[in-house]
Amino acid sequence: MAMAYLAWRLARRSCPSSLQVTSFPVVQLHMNRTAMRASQKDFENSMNQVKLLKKDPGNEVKLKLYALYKQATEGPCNMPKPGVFDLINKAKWDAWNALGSLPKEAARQNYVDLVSSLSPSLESSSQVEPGTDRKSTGFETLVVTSEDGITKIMFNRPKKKNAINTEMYHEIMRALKAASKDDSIITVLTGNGDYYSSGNDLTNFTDIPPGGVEEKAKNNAVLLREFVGCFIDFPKPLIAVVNGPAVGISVTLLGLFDAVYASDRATFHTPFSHLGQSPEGCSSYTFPKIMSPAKALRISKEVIRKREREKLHAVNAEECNVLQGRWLSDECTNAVVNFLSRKSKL
Ligand SMILES: CCCCCCCCCC/C=C\CC(=O)SCCNC(=O)CCNC(=O)[C@H](O)C(C)(C)COP(=O)(O)OP(=O)(O)OC[C@H]1O[C@@H](n2cnc3c(N)ncnc32)[C@H](O)[C@@H]1OP(=O)(O)O
Repeated sequence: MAMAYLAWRLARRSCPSSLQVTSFPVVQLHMNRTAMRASQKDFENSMNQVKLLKKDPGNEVKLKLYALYKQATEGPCNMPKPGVFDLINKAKWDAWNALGSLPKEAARQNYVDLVSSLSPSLESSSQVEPGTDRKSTGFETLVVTSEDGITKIMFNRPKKKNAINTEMYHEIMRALKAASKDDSIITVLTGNGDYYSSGNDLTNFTDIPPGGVEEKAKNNAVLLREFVGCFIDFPKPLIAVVNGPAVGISVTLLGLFDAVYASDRATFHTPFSHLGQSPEGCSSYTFPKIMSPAKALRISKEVIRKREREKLHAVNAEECNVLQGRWLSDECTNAVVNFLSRKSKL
């Protein structure tokens, strides 16, 4: 796996630095070029929608809106921190400062998403207008929107660097199944905040059922296999917009995507040996093999994937079996305990 990663890094290095497609179908993309962001007009519309809200959204949301507005218009907070007794300005400063180095474009998009989540009446009326945004509700860990033939699935646990917890695994599967049947042409995965995703949420390994760690490892392997299976079988072109660092399973899965756009903040890290684990996401097969251009048309994809599907499912099953054993190993247990007790990071 380290070899595949190295090969990919080398392939990247030999390409020109701006917009590029490499053998690991990564397109290097500067954030101001991405089609994924809200336009200035969307942002202004959202500001107007806020004024039309019939219900007070509450202080927490208002602070979030304030912070995103400031970040979108002025960038990261560099104001002096208000005194402890200046409660209101301090709360505003804290909210803005908490956004850290979130890029203006992402703040603008988050502002638009937040306002649209507050405006169900405006949202439902927009469903009939072509070209306007449709947002799926019922997700705790994702923001799912559909606009102009593109369904966007955005990981939405920015405070946890979009680590994928159990709920998010299930929601991603649900969102992919819905996207495979909706009227969109392509599906895009991206992350909210400064990370694309920090990979598997390591607390997934801590909640041990009555059957003990063996049962936990077995259950996880079943879930992982089903989860990766959804990517293998996804019928439409699947695009990743890697907005920031990507770790672990969020990287390994990229081999099953049809194209990967990487912002200039994106990094890719697969810490298998550090965590005492082994490859997943079919990466033991896709990474060494993928060094050919991506073909993203749906019909081509069907022809190409048909030949590969059986093989990919077999690889997925084998990876899950091996991982099930790795999760019971001392190396893996120690690595997780070290992270959770803050002795170690990546
Ligand atoms: C039924 C259950 C289903 C389970 C299915 C199992 C399937 C397994 C799939 C395959 C297994 C593994 C593949 C992988 O993905 S391995 C990769 C795992 N990820 C990591 O090792 C990254 C760990 N995180 C870090 O090293 C650092 O957090 C960071 C990403 C480098 C960021 O560092 P930072 O200093 O900028 O930020 P930090 O303060 O550490 O993080 C902010 C908060 O986010 C929490 N957090 C970040 N990443 C994770 C994570 N992967 N798991 C859990 N929590 C994470 C971090 O703890 C902070 O939280 P808090 O503010 O302290 O509460």
